[in-house]
Amino acid sequence: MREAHRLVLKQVAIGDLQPVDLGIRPGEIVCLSGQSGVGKSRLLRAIVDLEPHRGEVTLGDTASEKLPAHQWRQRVMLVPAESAWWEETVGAHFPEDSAIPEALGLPADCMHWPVTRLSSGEKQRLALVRALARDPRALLLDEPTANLDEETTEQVEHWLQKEIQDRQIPVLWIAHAQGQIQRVAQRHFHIDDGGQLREHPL
Ligand SMILES: Nc1ncnc2c1ncn2[C@@H]1O[C@H](COP(=O)(O)OP(=O)(O)OP(=O)(O)O)[C@@H](O)[C@H]1O
Repeated sequence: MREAHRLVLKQVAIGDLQPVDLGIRPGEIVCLSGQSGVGKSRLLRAIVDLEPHRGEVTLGDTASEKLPAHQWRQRVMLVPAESAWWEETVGAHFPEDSAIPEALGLPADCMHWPVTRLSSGEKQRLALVRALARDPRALLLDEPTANLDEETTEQVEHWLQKEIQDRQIPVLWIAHAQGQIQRVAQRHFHIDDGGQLREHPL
């Protein structure tokens, strides 16, 4: 198996957030919560160098500034709350002739569907499946089940947990629902109104 690495944030600061120190182990899911607008999404964007920030992010021995941005984002992959689609059809997001990923939960002919046909929940699943198909070494998930019903949410959680375990990738997962945090997280951090990250017991 490929060597797995810790994702480490050292004094990462952006906007009104107090500098964040956090290490996430291979295969570990750390959930992040906090009021709307407190800076959760910006922190994820800073980790993948989409926004200027202070501090340092490393994956194993590799610091983000040592790699060209596109290579860093290939290794440390952000799945934003709303994804951009650079291909017209569902199938065009995957290598040619690849099987329909089961986790999509869509019928056999979905590979020919235009992405615009998908519901918001289906698009969200496609974004997750597409990200995993690109073999990330760490994952940043911004409310990955926000558009899904309860039953589908739990299916997607199970699938993600298994993939994360099998691949031994560190994951930072923005979640609001306490139930989801209890189900998926090994640790939970909350950003308080003062922009301070604090660990909450599970
Ligand atoms: N490039 C930017 N420059 C300055 N402020 C920004 C920038 N991008 C976002 N903001 C502001 O930073 C704050 C935090 O935004 P962010 O999207 O990180 O919130 P969030 O905690 O993820 O909220 P939500 O739970 O609603 O998604 C918001 O007030 C937002 O308007």
